[in-house]
Amino acid sequence: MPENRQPGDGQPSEIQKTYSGQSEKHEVAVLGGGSFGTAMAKVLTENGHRVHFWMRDEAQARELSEKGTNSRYMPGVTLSGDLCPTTDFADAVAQVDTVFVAIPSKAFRDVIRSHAGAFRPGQIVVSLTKGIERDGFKLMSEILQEEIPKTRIGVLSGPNLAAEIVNRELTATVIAAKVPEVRRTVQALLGCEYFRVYANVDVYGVELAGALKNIYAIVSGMASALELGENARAMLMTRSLAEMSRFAVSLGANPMTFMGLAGIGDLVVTCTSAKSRNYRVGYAVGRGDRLEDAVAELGQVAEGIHTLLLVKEKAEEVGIYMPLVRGLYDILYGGASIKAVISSLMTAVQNSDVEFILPRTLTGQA
Ligand SMILES: NC(=O)C1=CN([C@@H]2O[C@H](COP(=O)(O)OP(=O)(O)OC[C@H]3O[C@@H](n4cnc5c(N)ncnc54)[C@H](OP(=O)(O)O)[C@@H]3O)[C@@H](O)[C@H]2O)C=CC1
Ligand SMILES: O=C(CO)COP(=O)(O)O
Repeated sequence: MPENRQPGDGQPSEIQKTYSGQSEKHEVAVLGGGSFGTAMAKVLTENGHRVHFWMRDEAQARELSEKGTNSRYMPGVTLSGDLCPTTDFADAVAQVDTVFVAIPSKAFRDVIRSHAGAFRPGQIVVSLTKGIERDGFKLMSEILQEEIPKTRIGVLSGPNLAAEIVNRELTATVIAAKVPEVRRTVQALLGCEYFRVYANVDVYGVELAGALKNIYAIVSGMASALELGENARAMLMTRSLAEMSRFAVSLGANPMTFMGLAGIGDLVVTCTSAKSRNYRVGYAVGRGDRLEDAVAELGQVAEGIHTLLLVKEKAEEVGIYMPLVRGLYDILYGGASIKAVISSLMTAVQNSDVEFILPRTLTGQA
């Protein structure tokens, strides 16, 4: 059987049998009342499902119940359909077969651990979070595996700007899970005329790609602020892809994942769009703002700032060459000037282009 096929693939699930534009109604939960939780709750209610939408803020839950709006994170957007906003975690999770988690990585384990007893064995739990935990360099699916091991775990990642999804702009994403039923269920729950869900079995690669691209979105935002030009943008994005896949493959990811939506797809959208919060932080720093001010002005999570620290440490530990990560780290945390970092990157040893085909250095000593 080819590597990407799993036993049971090709068999329609119970949900999928009824899905052709409109699936049967299901009860699902979305955890986290920020931009992405709101976007996913909107897709799910529009697909006809009852959505138990958990957030910690009473006032926000009340506003969603009364007006269908989340003015703090998604101004101008109204949710309708069968939406049940709540601050009662156990109540939200008890009634559903599938749970989507959109909690920033810094709070992810605490939230899941403190409510671990609310989950049922066999429940499907899908992380939407694109970050890494500091202790042990853990991805969110690994945290789920540790905290609620009896659930069936998946990861959703791809070029998915929440601000576009809420306007029903055409979007595709990737569900990665080892268990075929998890992939099929998520495809059936979320898939609709404006949202396509592709499947992958490389959970680690899909998840790591989503976290890593945030770093390069910051770099790209900085390059835009400095008006480095279109050639520079192409160079940065291509070398970012080389760097992130080199790192991920050394940790066990499948290199082909980086050719897909969760890899190049997400890298392109976040490196080119001012709708990306990571890009916006990079842009602000590039025009001269302090990092702290850029983050404060954003008022939302920009995961790449923390991911950068962890990836720089990990790359040094495992001996992976990551000049863009190193350069951004020096700028954001080491006080280096952007000009000096660019100069050192441009005058470094000239390596081979696609290192999976040729060794990294072509100068004879590789
Ligand atoms: N926005 C996007 O376009 C996309 C985001 N993602 C990923 O989704 C994840 C969530 O991001 P996003 O929704 O955009 O972030 P936002 O900054 O928009 O919102 C963060 C949300 O998390 C909540 N939160 C933070 N800490 C806790 C906690 N300890 N307990 C409960 N809730 C908490 C916040 O609640 P409160 O307001 O009460 O602080 C808020 O509702 C990130 O990893 C991001 O990378 C993935 C794809 C697209
Ligand atoms: O992951 C995203 C789009 O796919 C959102 O990126 P930001 O977190 O930078 O807004």
